[in-house]
Amino acid sequence: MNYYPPCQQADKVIGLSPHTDVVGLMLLLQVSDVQGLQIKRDGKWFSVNALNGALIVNIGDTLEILSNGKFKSVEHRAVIHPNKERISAALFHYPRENLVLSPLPEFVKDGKLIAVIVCELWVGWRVGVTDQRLSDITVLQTPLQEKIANESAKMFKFMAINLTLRTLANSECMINH
Ligand SMILES: O=C(O)CCC(=O)C(=O)O
Ligand SMILES: [Fe+2]
Repeated sequence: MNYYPPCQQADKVIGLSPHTDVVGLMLLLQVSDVQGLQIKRDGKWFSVNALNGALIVNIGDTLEILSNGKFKSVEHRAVIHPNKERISAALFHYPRENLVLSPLPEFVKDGKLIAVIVCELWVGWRVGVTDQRLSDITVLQTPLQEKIANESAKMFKFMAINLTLRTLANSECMINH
């Protein structure tokens, strides 16, 4: 759940910084029907005006990798409303831990892969590093995959947190309220 308190200087703060989701799909419900989600396309931000009660379906990095870049992970952010609080419920569809994720063969033409990555490492790395793009991920060679999966399983214990409550507004705003 994401909670965005109102801020009178809403144009000076950001609710949630630009990022992509690491997941396959993300389903988003705006609980109080206050809009705030924006997506980036061709370098410009667009507001998503969802119908009341509608689920917004967002493609994440996992699907971008599986489709070898055909379905793009959508860069998005959340803005703050000047006088209404906003609550959104996000449901994330994570890949299995230890999975070595790579493009599905039917999407691979001329042998070019956009990424091969161990999910556990990648999710751990992405948490808190919200402004990175898939293109920053190193492409690993196939024979190394299993070794890396085994090593990373020893090194990292990724704990799935199903429900996190985050207070996302700018701290200055929170002082004012
Ligand atoms: O609250 C929103 O509109 C966006 C939430 C989001 O992008 C996220 O939780 O990853
Ligand atoms: Fe997101």
